[in-house]
Amino acid sequence: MIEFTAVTKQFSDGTVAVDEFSLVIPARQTTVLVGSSGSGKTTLLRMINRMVEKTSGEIEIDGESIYKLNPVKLRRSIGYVMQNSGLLPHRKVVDNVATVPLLNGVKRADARQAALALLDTVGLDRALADRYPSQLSGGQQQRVGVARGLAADPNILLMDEPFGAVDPIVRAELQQELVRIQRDLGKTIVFVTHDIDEAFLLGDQVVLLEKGGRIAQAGTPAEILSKPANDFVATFIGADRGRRALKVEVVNGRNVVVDADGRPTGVLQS
Ligand SMILES: Nc1ncnc2c1ncn2[C@@H]1O[C@H](COP(=O)(O)OP(=O)(O)OP(=O)(O)O)[C@@H](O)[C@H]1O
Repeated sequence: MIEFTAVTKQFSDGTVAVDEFSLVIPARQTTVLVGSSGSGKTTLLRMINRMVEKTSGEIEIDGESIYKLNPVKLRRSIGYVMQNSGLLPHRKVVDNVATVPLLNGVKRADARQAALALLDTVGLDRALADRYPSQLSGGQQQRVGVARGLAADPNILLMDEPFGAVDPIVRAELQQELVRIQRDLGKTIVFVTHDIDEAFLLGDQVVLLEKGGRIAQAGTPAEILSKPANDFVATFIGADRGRRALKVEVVNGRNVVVDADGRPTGVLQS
């Protein structure tokens, strides 16, 4: 479990990116931080592994303040996946995946074997292990990024818009892979996106943020869909649009579900 209590981050130029933010992030679930650009998502994520230092407040992991831990050790114990994979261009795929285990003192041959197994986990052919990142597609690079994030077998995986830069079809594939990986591994995942559909697909807990990391609403997708807390949330999730506002029409004695524009999307099963 990760717990933020009244956390504020003010950058040196005076920008208050996060203002008195409090949240419990349960273990072994996926929590998605979603909000528009500049709402403080990345800042919040990076405070968990101390890539960004707080100005005030407290962050605890399993009841222990992260400020009592060695920052380098903390960072290496938490997986981190970013939008443009962040792979080292001059290192082969397998070496990119093995980077943190090697830093943690794992023997080279063991780290390589573990890295190859992780390529299986993320759905990549082992034949790609000796390629360089530039010889992979964007989607493959992101899979390597996920494998690298998992390499130290962290309890916590931080993911910052990891699928933001790939095309919609590959993105949908990567999302499904993440759902499967999470089902198998049960990590505590904190996932940042500005895409509400992605948030509802992946999140056990979805946290909608306004400027300054202000929580507009936090809950399960069903809770948020069924009861948007305010107009901001309703607009953000598109509560009255498309397939968020379904209606039933009886056709041939069956309940046909139509979207807000009257387009049929399916049939209710009894
Ligand atoms: N190093 C910095 N110095 C000053 N201001 C910063 C710094 N990093 C971020 N900010 C500001 O803090 C606010 C929150 O930024 P942050 O990157 O956390 O938002 P975000 O929700 O992740 O946005 P995006 O979706 O565009 O990545 C923004 O106003 C941003 O300009």
